[in-house]
Amino acid sequence: MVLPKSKKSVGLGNSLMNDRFGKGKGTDRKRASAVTRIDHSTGKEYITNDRQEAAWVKMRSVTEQGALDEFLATAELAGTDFTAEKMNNVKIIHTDQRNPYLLSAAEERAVLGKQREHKGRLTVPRRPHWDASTTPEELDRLERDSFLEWRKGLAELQETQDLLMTPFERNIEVWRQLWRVIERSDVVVQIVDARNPLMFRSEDLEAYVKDVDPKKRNLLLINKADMMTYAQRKAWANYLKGANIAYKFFSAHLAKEMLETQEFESEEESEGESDQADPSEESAITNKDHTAEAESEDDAADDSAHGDDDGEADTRILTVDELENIFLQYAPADAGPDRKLQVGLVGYPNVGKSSTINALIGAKKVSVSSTPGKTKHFQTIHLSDKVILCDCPGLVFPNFASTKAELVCNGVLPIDQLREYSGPATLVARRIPQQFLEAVYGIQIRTRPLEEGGTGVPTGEELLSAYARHRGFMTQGLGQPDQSRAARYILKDYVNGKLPYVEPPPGTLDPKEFNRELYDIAQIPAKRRVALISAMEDLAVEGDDNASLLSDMIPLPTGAKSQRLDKAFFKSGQGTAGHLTRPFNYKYSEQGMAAAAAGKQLSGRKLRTMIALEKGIDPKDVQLASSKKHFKGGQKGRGKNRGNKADDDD
Ligand SMILES: Nc1nc2c(ncn2[C@@H]2O[C@H](COP(=O)(O)OP(=O)(O)OP(=O)(O)O)[C@@H](O)[C@H]2O)c(=O)[nH]1
Repeated sequence: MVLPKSKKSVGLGNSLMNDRFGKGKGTDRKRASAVTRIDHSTGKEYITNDRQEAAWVKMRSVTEQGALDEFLATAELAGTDFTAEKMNNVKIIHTDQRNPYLLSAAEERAVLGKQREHKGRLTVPRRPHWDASTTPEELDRLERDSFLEWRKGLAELQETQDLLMTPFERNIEVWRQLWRVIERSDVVVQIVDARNPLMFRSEDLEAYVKDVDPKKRNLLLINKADMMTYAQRKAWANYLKGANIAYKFFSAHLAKEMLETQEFESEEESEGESDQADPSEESAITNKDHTAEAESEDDAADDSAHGDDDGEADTRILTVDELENIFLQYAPADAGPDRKLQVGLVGYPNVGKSSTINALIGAKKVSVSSTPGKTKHFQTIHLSDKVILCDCPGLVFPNFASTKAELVCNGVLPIDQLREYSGPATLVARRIPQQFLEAVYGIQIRTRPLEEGGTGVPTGEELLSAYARHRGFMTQGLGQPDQSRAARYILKDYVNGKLPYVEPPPGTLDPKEFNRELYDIAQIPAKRRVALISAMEDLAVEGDDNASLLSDMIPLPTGAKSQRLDKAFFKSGQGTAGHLTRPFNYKYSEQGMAAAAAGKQLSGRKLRTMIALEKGIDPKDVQLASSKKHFKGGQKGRGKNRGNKADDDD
C-alpha cells in the first residue's frame, strides 16, 4: 500500500532547499531584501536577494559542522559557486572518524606521540598584512583567502593524521574579533580552566600576540583555582615555571564570595552601629579557642591569602585587586601618563571569562556597557582610570584531544546534544573514586565481581544504572534504568565541578594520587555527610575519628569494614541525591552543619564529632551552645557563610 504523502512531510531534499534558500525566498519580495555583494573572483558587484544576516547570526559560533554545511561554508568563504568549488578545492572531511570511546593505554601513547609530532600545526588564523593603501574590499578578500588556507591546513591534518581535534571555531567573524582584540591589547590574558590548563591553552595564540608586536605581553590566567588543592597548585606552578609560562591563579568564584562578604560585613557594621547586637547570638556554637575575635582574625588571614595556605607567590590565588595590579605591571614602559592599559581577555567558552570580568568590575562598581563605535562585538570596559578590559567572544582554539569523551568532560562538547554517553560516563567512573560517587549521590554502585571479570572500578554503565535507579529514571516501555538521562545529570555535575578532578601536569604523576585529597569529607553534601558520620558512629569505627579523607574512612569495597559501613550508610531513607555547590576549600559553617544536624535530629555527640572532623580538632574540644533559635528562619549567618546551599536536591 502506498501511503499518501503528507503535505507537512519534509524530506531531506526539501529541508536542504529550505535551509539554503529559505521558504518563499525570492518570491516573497517583502521578506527578501536586495543586497549588493562582491564577486570576489572578479571584483564585480552583483545583486542578490539573500536576506541580510543579523549581526548575531554572523557572530554565531560555528564549531561542529556537518559535512554538507562545512562544504557550503567553505564555498561561500571562497566566494565562488559551490559546484565549481566542489570540483576544485573542497574535500569533505569526516570529522567523526576517530573512535569516540576510550583508548587503551597503548593507543593513548601512540596518539600522544603523534600529537607531539604535529603540535606545530595547531595554529590560530593570522590576519593578513594590510596598510593604509589596502581597501576594505581587498582586506576582506585577503582575510577570507588566508582563513580558507588555514582551514584547509587543519582539515588536512585531521584527515591525513587521523587526529581528533577540538571543535575549533570555524566562523571567520569570531576570529576577526580576536584579531581586533589582539591588535589593541597591551597584554593578552588567556583564561583557562584550572582542571586542565593545557587543554584550554593555545600556545600559538601567544606566538601570534608576539608576531603582531613583540612588546605585547601574554598571561595565562588559571581560573577556577578554588577547585585545586594547594598541592595541585604547587605541582602546576612547578610545571609552568619550568616551561617558562607566565601564569597566575585566580578564582572568580572566591573573588565574588569575598566581595559579598565585604558587602555583608559593611552592611552588618552599619546596622550594628545603630542597633547593639546581642553577643549571645553572635555564634551559637563555638569551640573553646574559636571566639568571635579569633574568627575575625581568621577572616582577615583568609582574605589576605585568599584561600591560600602560606601566601606563596607561586601558588597564590589572586584577589581582584592583586589581579589588577598584575595587569598594571604589564603596562608598556613608554606609555604616557594618560594612556590607559588595554587588557584583552580571551578563552574557550565556559572557562569563566564573564565571571572573571564580573568579579573585576564588581569590585569597582563599574557598570558594563559596550563602547559604541566600531567595536560592536567585543566589549570594552573601562575598569578604572588606568585599565580598559577588552572582552573577546569565547572561542574554541584548535587543539588535539585524545577522545570525544575527554572533550565532553572538559565541557567543550555540549552535553544536551550528546548521543554517545557511555564513553564520557566511563571516564567519570574511572576518574572519581567509587566511594566518593556513592557518598555524593547516596547510591550503591553494583560492580561486576573480580572473579567474574570485573576490574574493581565501575563501568560507565554501572554508574549510570545505579544513579538512574536511585532517581527513578526509567525508560518508557521496557522500564530499564534511563542511562542517557542519568548521564546528562552526572556529566553536568562533572563539568561544573561537583565531581572534582584535576588533570596532573604532564610527567609522571599518577592522576589517582594527584587527586586523592580532593575526595575529602568536606566535599560531601551536608545531608549526606551527616548520614555518613552517623553510620560511622553507629559502627564505632575505631581510630578513624579524625580522618577526613573519604578514602581513609571508607576502605575498598572488598574490605570487611567497608561492607559494614556501606550497610549502615545506605540504610533506607538515607538516599536522596545531593549536590555540592563548591568543590574545594568549601568549609561548611558551624551554623550550617548544626542546622543540617538539627534537621536530622543528630545527637550532640555526633554533632561534636562532625564539627571536630571539619575542624581537624579533638571532639572533646568542641563546645555546643544550646541556642536553637539561631537556626530558625533560615541562616543568615556571617557573610563568609552565605550561599551554603550545598545540600539542595535538584
Ligand atoms: N568553581 C568555580 N566555578 C567558576 C569560576 N568561574 C566561573 N565558574 C563557573 O563556570 C561556569 C562558566 O562561567 P562563565 O563566567 O559563564 O564562563 P564564560 O567563559 O564567560 O563562558 P561564555 O560566556 O560561554 O564564554 C559557570 O557555571 C560559573 O559559575 C570559578 O572561579 N570557580
